[in-house]
Amino acid sequence: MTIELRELGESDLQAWYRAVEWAFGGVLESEEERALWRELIQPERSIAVWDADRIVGSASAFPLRINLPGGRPAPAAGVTMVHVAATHRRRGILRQLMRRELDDCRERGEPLAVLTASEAGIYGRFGYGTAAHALQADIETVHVTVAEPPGTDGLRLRVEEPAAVLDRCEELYARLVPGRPGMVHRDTRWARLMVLDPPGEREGASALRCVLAERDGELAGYARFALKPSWEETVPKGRVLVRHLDAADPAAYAALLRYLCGIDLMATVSLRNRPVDDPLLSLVSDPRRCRPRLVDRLHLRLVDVGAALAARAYAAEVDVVLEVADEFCPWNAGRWRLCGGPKGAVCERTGDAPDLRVSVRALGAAHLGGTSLAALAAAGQVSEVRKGTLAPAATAFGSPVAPWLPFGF
Ligand SMILES: CC(=O)SCCNC(=O)CCNC(=O)[C@H](O)C(C)(C)COP(=O)(O)OP(=O)(O)OC[C@H]1O[C@@H](n2cnc3c(N)ncnc32)[C@H](O)[C@@H]1OP(=O)(O)O
Repeated sequence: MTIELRELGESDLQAWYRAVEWAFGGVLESEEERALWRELIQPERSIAVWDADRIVGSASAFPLRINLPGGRPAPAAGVTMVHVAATHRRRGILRQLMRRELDDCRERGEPLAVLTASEAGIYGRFGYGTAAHALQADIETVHVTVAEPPGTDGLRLRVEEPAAVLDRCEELYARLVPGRPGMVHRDTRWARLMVLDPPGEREGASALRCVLAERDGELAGYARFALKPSWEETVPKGRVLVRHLDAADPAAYAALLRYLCGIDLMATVSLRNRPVDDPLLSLVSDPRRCRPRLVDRLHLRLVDVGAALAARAYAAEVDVVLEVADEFCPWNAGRWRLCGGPKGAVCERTGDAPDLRVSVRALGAAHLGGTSLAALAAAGQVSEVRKGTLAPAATAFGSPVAPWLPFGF
């Protein structure tokens, strides 16, 4: 078998769509959806794997800007559309694609690469760590009540077509981005994809709706959701499927959640992607009846350790020498001195003795402040060489607000 990796050409796009659809088992239904993906995909950042005249694999990257601890945005490659045809699997093609992509990110000066994974076990070997988890919950609304924080009185709720109020919702989203690590700046094309709502993907649920929470005409929050009615004999057991929810203040969040939990004929409110510090579990009367659970969400790789560690701020002053292990991107391996604090940081090569030994994967997991270096040490992925250096470093790497990726790419 002779395979060749080449940049995607304009004339290859249709064949590439078909190959990706086949690999993921889905279909891009509408012309509008295809057109949006066409606008977003950058052929020069897409690699196709060819076996003679057939595409048998691919990987692409979007140029994203991700929010880091301290409210700082950084460029990041959003790795996507990774696939290898079933006829060509387990022969090292994914490894070749990852090699090309990470070399390309480095050449472009992107300090970070991020992705959401179809399967959690794939990307650790390439140096990605789980930087943000997502909270999932199914609220049994018959048993659970939602507390009402001060300020809910002045809010007005109304339901609209998601597309009709998209711009207002996006303005609110943009205001929230600097407040939480992991949130990605998005343009209207991403937002339009989020409300396309193709009928073939509804799985028996209603069309998407959007409820707005307004105060004096100003948007304070919104939730997009669908209803999936069902009955158990004569008892209504419907489900509210919450797709997106953003709120600018506690009262707006609580008002939206109360609304969703109070919809007639619905017995469960299902949330599939919330931050792990979502107010949900503090607002409900019975968290156990919300069935909370965690899943991996955002996987992050430091492409350039020095630039990446210098790009974020730290919760406390830190001066630490890290000895980094990185087999897949050996340019990162070795000792780095990180000096930083809440205002910013410098990270440079050093010959000084190390304080901590870390894998690049562990650094990826800790980079947005969502996974503690101390927890990673407990899993054997960080080791303290100089006694007393782990706890202060873990404090500095932490974030008061949990990282979260609100939408997929
Ligand atoms: C960011 C995204 O786009 S996520 C989407 C990923 N794509 C998919 O899930 C689509 C369906 N699956 C596929 O296309 C393929 O099976 C892929 C891309 C996951 C793997 O491609 P392959 O060419 O078979 O992988 P390759 O042979 O290079 O394997 C590299 C390593 O990954 C491991 N690996 C491959 N697939 C998986 C998997 N699904 N889970 C865990 N490990 C895996 C291999 O065992 C190998 O490990 P090693 O380095 O220890 O030997």
